[in-house]
Amino acid sequence: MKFTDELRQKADPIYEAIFGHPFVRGIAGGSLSGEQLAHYVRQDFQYLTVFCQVYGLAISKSTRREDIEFFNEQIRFILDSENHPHRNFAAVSGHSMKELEQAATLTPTARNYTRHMLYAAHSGTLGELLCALYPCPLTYWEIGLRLKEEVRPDDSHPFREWIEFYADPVVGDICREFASRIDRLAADAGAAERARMEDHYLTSCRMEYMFWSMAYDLEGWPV
Ligand SMILES: Cc1ncc(CN)c(N)n1
Repeated sequence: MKFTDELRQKADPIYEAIFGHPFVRGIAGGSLSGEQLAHYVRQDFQYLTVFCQVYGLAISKSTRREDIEFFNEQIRFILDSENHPHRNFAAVSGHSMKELEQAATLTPTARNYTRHMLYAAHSGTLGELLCALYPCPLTYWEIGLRLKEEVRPDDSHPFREWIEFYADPVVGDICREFASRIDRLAADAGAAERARMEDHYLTSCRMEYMFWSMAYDLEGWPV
């Protein structure tokens, strides 16, 4: 079995919890409050900024031109395309993107998740770094596919754009590009490095679940 298939299998209970998370159910049912949507976009805008920074670190660890090109394209994808789902949530929330893009204090969970990715990137190999990033596209691709199948959103669905964005085959292609790189790097890695790759991957899956909770519960700092 491929390394990435093993990872997906081990993380299956976390994926199932994500699919049943009240925020994800709220996307399906169109039942999220403006506050929850705005809180998500404020935090996610900053999360994706850090994601671009980590791609920069991935480039600095890459020796193959194809890898440098892929990471470079992914930075452009975040900057040029991934603002569409944010705009969808912002419009439904009644806030402008200008407002939601203002620097805001990272919540405990957003801080924890972004620091986890930065730690994996600074301390680890390219394989470790990619395993910390991979749940980001993969969980959203699977959420997109499931919601598209379940909801079959039409023009009247408030989150049609969000669901169709993440169910698009382009996102599936990105996931396959990640998987082929991770499998190649895992094949060359020793047991200790593979264990760190798995740990980073599972931690990011758990952080994905917690990011949805952060938005749903309007998480902030207690003091
Ligand atoms: C927290 C999080 N995870 C994943 C995605 C999808 N790239 C996102 N926008 N934000």
